[in-house]
Amino acid sequence: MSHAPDPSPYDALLLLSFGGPEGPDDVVPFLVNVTKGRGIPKERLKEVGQHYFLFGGKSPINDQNRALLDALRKDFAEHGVDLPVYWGNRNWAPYLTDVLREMVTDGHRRILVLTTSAYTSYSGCRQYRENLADALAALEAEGLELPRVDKLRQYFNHPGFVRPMIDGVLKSLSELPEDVRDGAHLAFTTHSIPDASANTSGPVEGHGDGGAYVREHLDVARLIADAVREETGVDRPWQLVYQSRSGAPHIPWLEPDICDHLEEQHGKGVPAVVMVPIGFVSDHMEVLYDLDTEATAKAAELGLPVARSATVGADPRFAAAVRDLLLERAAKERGAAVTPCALGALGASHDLCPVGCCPARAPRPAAAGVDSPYA
Ligand SMILES: CC1=C(CCC(=O)O)c2cc3nc(cc4[nH]c(cc5[nH]c(cc1n2)c(C)c5CCC(=O)O)c(CCC(=O)O)c4C)C(CCC(=O)O)=C3C
Ligand SMILES: [Fe+2]
Repeated sequence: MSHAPDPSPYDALLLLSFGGPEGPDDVVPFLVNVTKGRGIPKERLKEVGQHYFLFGGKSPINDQNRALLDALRKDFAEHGVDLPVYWGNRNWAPYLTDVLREMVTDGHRRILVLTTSAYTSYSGCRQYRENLADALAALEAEGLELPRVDKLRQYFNHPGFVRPMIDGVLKSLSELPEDVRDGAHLAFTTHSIPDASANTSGPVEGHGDGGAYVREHLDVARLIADAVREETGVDRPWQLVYQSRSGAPHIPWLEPDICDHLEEQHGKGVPAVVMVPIGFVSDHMEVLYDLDTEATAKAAELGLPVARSATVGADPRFAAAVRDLLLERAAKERGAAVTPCALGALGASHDLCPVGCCPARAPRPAAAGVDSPYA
């Protein structure tokens, strides 16, 4: 008798990510792709281009996705999950439309999508769904028979996402000078987004006050802070702060910025800070530049000891979490009873985004939601 886990009805998994430049010639066209119609000031684009050039014009994100792809394939093989895994990006090669075309011509009809974005927001969820709808429309125009595309739920509170970050904070604390270790504060960081996007993130009934985006981050931050307190026996103050703000200065975005926060903490006599980038799945450019370069330089200038803890990246526990999430969804699609796995106070996120969830400024078709034009 076989007990192989059953991924049916799905016949393939697509790892869908942001994408990033692979060399100096890619930087400007990549930024053009990312900011198409997004109203980002020219000055900000020049500045962000410099962040990439500082690292040879190469973002680490593509290699991190290749490592995650390997980790997923290894985990699936070891656990008897027979499901091919593909990889595509929204903003750089391998482009989503090309990979989806390849999946269709390979014969895949029921595709499940994992995004490298754990939380609920327009940028972190609906924008991926809009790009999926665009890719499906392009394939339809080519006369291809469209597959059915579903998206895995947001996984911010899955233990396979949270636990590696708890270990990361413990490791960072151990790297701080011993005399400041117990007094260190924890600064949980995530991408700043416009207040208006935060307030309308998630299902309509939870809009206002930072919406699902802020609530989810606060829940993860609290889970990690509680676990670190239990593990170390030291109750460290913590706060959720933001990084990587773009957009026009007169439009309000979530605050405080990590650099302002470090200055304020230093002013209050806090002896050290651990920066915990809970908003990101891997150590991509936002982490390498905004935290490891800019915020770390700010701390050095202040004379404030800081450490930056690891993101999940290709941690085998994260790969196992993806397996758990996909088997959970597959079972639901087959009509089987499943208990979704989630830590914290919020419960598992929805499988299908309801109408009005993380609305776009200008409404556009989005795949894998209740009101999607494609099943
Ligand atoms: C919530 C969020 C995530 C986390 C969820 C997820 O991971 O998806 C994320 C990830 C990422 N953001 C990335 C890069 C960029 N994001 C930009 C611009 C923006 N991001 C926003 C939000 C988010 N971004 C927003 C509201 C804007 C303003 C423009 C707009 O409203 O759309 C810009 C334009 C220049 C600038 O203004 O910074 C760039 C270059 C990379 C690649 C890094 C690499 O190359 O290693 C990654 C993983
Ligand atoms: Fe971004």
